[in-house]
Amino acid sequence: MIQKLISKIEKTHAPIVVGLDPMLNYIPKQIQEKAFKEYGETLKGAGEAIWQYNKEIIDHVYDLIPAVKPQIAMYEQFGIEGLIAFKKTVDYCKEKDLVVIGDVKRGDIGSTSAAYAVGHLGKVQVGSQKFAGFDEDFATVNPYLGTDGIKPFIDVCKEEKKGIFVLVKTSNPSSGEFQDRLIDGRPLYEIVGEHVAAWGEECMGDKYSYVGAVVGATYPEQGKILRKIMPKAFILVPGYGAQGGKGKDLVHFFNEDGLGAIVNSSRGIIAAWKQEKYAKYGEAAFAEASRAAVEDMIADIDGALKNR
Ligand SMILES: O=C(O)c1cc(=O)[nH]c(=O)n1[C@@H]1O[C@H](COP(=O)(O)O)[C@@H](O)[C@H]1O
Repeated sequence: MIQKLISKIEKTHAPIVVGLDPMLNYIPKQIQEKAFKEYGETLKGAGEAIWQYNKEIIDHVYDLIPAVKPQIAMYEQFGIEGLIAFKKTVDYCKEKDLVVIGDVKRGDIGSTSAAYAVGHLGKVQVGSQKFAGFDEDFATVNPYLGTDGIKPFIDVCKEEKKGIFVLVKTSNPSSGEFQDRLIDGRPLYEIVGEHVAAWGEECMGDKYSYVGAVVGATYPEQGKILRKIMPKAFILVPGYGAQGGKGKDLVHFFNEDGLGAIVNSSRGIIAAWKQEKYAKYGEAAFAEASRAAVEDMIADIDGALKNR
């Protein structure tokens, strides 16, 4: 799957991911009203509204981008109905030939991680049959339980030729509270980065590993260091747009080959219609606003990479 991600980035010239993190207050009234008319103001109505909203955005951007990243919490808050919308979204994106990064941030003791890995990336055995549960292409994984929490994901990735992105240095303001703590004089995120590089050696594609990392756009200096520590890991870079990250902050996340990083924006794309910059599109043309925001993001990152 890392090969597919790379070839799609090369084809689109767009090292970006659209984050599908729907909230009801981003969803235009016309979609909500239609869903509520059919299913009432219920969890099912909310799930339907999310699905219709996602579908329209995907239809307007899929040809510009290599990948999407649905964030499962945004769906889980609506219970089973939300998870149905999550699964419909995953399947629809795959139909559109997009790489799907399930942002599930899992990780537990080995036996429990194995179940998460099977549920999101692998196949579960039922009697004589095997079934894929959510069936994303990549999943985000929390490494803070150590190697035995990661290994089951790697095993499934090898079997299924899928991949993971391991949280190394997150984009949020408090990320330094633990991740920057010095251990033998070195920040914890560097140590985690070294482990990502070592885990990645076990499952290499041609040039890049199936084991990638997450490093926030909001920490460009740390990104530069981590790029060197994990030369063969693809870095998923969230924090662009709504969290303040800009194209010029991102250049050091990329390798000289122009690959090695993929930048996510969620609210900045899917809720573009709410920003002043894209207000001219209005609520009804929300998906056109998303397309314009994707084009602007591609141009911003492309410009920054050309000028580095
Ligand atoms: O793993 C992630 O994707 C992630 C890691 C991180 O350090 N920071 C971060 O913002 N994310 C996710 O990236 C998305 C960012 O959303 P926006 O700030 O709206 O672009 C959300 O889905 C976050 O959960």
